[in-house]
Amino acid sequence: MTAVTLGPEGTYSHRAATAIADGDEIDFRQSVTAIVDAVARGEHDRGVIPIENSIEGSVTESLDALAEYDVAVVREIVTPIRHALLAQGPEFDTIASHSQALAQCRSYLDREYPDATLEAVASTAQGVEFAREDPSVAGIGHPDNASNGIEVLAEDIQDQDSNATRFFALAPAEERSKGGGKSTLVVYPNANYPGLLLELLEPFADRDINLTRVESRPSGQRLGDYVFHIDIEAGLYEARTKEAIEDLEKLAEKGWVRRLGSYDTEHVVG
Ligand SMILES: O=C(O)C(=O)C[C@]1(C(=O)O)C=C[C@@H](O)C=C1
Repeated sequence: MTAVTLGPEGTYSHRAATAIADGDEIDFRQSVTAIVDAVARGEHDRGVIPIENSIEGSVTESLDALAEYDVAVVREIVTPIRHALLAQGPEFDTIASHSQALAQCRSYLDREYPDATLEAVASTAQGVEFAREDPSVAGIGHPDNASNGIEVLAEDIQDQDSNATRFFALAPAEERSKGGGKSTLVVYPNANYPGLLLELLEPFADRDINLTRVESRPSGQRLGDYVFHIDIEAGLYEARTKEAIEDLEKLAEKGWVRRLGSYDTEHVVG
């Protein structure tokens, strides 16, 4: 088995991938879309991408890639995110990190470094790489990235102690599973009328299926046109889920419903 995730080595996605990859070979890409593309093409058996953070919310590039490519979600990984400030020394004027990490540390950065230039880069580990090359740059990332001239200047700088991110482990579409305690659906109704969202959610409420997340993303077709990402606490194998999805498909007859798969959740520490 080979897995692919966000690089370079040392990202939180890499740490999540290591937790499920059982010592498998891990390859890296510079963006979430490139990871999903690699799995859809069958270049790798597994891909690990961030989905949602407890402070900053959805990783929108991930949601959009899941609506665009045909892949399966086979596992959910939830892990605490504890950020450190890393640099060659205290004299820097730029702080580089993933946009999610910069946002998760907003209060700390406003308070401690109000004059620093914040630079969004491809990943947290990429920001630390820049800091390693340039003393005027600091990175925000996992403290284990401190080595080869980089030190930890501050730890636990995220705005909330409970900071956590959900990741999805992806597999090629043929490996989609119906077994698992949670399922993810993507719905494009290709319609817009009063009460549409209410109607889309009723099939689940009527069958006592708990929703754990509903997120709307612009379809990209026209303003006000949305794709809905729905996570439910039920497996695709269950009769009630099958019936709810049949109702959903009728409501979305001008668009489409994609079942990304059923899966279980793994909580990984650090
Ligand atoms: O840059 C990284 O280290 C990542 O794995 C990406 C990512 C994200 O996109 O949310 C993952 C976890 C943290 O929330 C911060 C950044």
